[in-house]
Amino acid sequence: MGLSTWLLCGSLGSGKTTLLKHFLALPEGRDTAVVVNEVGEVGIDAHLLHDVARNAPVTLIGNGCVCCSVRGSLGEAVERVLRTRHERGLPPARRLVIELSGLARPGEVIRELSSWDGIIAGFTVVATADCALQAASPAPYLAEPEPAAMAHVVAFTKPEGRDAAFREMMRARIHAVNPLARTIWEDTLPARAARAFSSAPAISPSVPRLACHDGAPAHPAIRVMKAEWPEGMSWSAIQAWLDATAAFLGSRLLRIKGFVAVAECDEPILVEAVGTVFSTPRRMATDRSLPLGLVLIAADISAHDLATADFGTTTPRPEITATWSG
Ligand SMILES: Nc1nc2c(ncn2[C@@H]2O[C@H](COP(=O)(O)OP(=O)(O)OP(=O)(O)O)[C@@H](O)[C@H]2O)c(=O)[nH]1
Repeated sequence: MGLSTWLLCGSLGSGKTTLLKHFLALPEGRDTAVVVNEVGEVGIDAHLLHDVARNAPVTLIGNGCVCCSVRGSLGEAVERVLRTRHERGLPPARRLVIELSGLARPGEVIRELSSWDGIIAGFTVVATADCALQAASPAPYLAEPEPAAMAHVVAFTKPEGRDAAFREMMRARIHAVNPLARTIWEDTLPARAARAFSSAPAISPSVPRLACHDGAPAHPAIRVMKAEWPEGMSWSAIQAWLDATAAFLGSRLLRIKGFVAVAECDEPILVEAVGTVFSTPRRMATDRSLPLGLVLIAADISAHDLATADFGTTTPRPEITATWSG
């Protein structure tokens, strides 16, 4: 069985290391291999984690962000941490957590490790969302939104002293940049950590709350859109559009998830991407009642500009609509 892998991201100082430290201290945190990517070479976070990881190794990739200046070293670091566990006589790791520097892009990490298919069972992106940072921000939308916009799971950190109204405001702000994310609000760090790294969310036909406006204004930079094709479109046409869109948007593409009905088979196909890195498309059980259409989250482009962008190809396009007003 492969290693379930969590990519832990979040803005600088948002509480990533603290969350992971509390997870490693839990019984269920045992059997976790940890790789930390820090921008500096000092390795402060790695040292903090060593303290709680008991005899388990924590590997540091320093001196840069894992997806640019230290490209190539991630695979080595994962190998090293697994090997060291073995050499120390520890049981094989059941999960891997990679704490990313504030600069790293989870999609690039998934790309880097994609050749490890068979060793790594699947990725879950967990983002920390700092309540203190939000409380201090005068803007009515999520500050530093990109980690949350790419995440499967968002854990609220530093929630002390915040009331239920603040919690709902935070949830609404997260959903305004990522209606796909599962949010975790727990008052204590152990409970928050346990939920953040609990079993990966199964790929489920959950219906994202599209076109619903639950209290937060649209984010000025992050757009949540829906792409829908007419019945009978071929998978190759849809795939060509996805490839062209990923190439066109580059790092502005944050997340895609949804179901498409295709001419070639009866079952809807699940399409999912973090950044520009797509998971293998999956046929869902024969259930035509799944909500069709892709949720596409991107930075710095409107639905209209994406719908009319010149990709330089004749690929058929879906209808693209903004799902949040503003
Ligand atoms: N009150 C409170 N403080 C927290 C919480 N989580 C983290 N902190 C504090 O926030 C500061 C930053 O936490 P870290 O865990 O180092 O944050 P980080 O995201 O790993 O930081 P970088 O790696 O520098 O980006 C530390 O002083 C923590 O003690 C929390 O839930 N509540």
